[in-house]
Amino acid sequence: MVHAIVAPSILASDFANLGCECHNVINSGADWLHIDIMDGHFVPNMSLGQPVVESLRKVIGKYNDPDAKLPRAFFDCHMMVSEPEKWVEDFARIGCDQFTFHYEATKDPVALVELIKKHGMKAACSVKPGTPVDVLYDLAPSLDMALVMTVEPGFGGQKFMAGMMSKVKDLRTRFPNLNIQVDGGLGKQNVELAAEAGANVIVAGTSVFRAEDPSDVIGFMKTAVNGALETKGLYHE
Ligand SMILES: O=C(CO)[C@H](O)[C@H](O)COP(=O)(O)O
Ligand SMILES: [Fe+2]
Repeated sequence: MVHAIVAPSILASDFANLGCECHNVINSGADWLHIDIMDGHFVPNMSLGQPVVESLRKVIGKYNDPDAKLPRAFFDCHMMVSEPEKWVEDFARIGCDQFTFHYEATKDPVALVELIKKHGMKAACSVKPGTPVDVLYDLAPSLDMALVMTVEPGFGGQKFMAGMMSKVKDLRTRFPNLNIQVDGGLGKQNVELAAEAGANVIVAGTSVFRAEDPSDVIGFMKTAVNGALETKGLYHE
């Protein structure tokens, strides 16, 4: 059983004011922070690395720490990197809660999931638009989340690929209790499509960080997702 989770992608934030920007979206209802890590090799762009995530963790409490005096959030790290195995230990140490690797970036996804879990993080696997979703069937029972990319990874602000919704539908039918994330080009105008297909974790960069009222966008997305889950009999807080 699953519920709506909105994960603003900090790629669309003002990096000069990153801590304040993150506090603002958390106070506006964001559950997770989606942190895009790009190495300039797996994708043709670079974003940020461990020092930034580590600094952010110092001003954002752990999602499961009831004593945290700071705004709290789950750190959802989307690793758009070659050789993701190399970064598991570092990201666990600096306070990443979930490590999402790309299926296309590793030779041994089963061993990688084990390694991520051994380091105390949740494990997720992502597929690029050109990768068929059936590569995830065997892995899914050991995953905490599957990510269906709705843009080519590498840049924020791209157009949502509605054609990816068949992958989401397929996964939701096979794995009713799995967190299924969609990432790229999502906003109020298309979140219902993703929700109807069965996505419950919505990444939203531009549409949240550049909104006049982020709480309105986040609230709209949660209502759309929870409504669709209720219709399917899958909603659970
Ligand atoms: O992984 C990503 C790009 O590779 C980003 O998470 C994604 O693009 C989100 O940004 P936006 O909502 O602006 O499209
Ligand atoms: Fe992402």
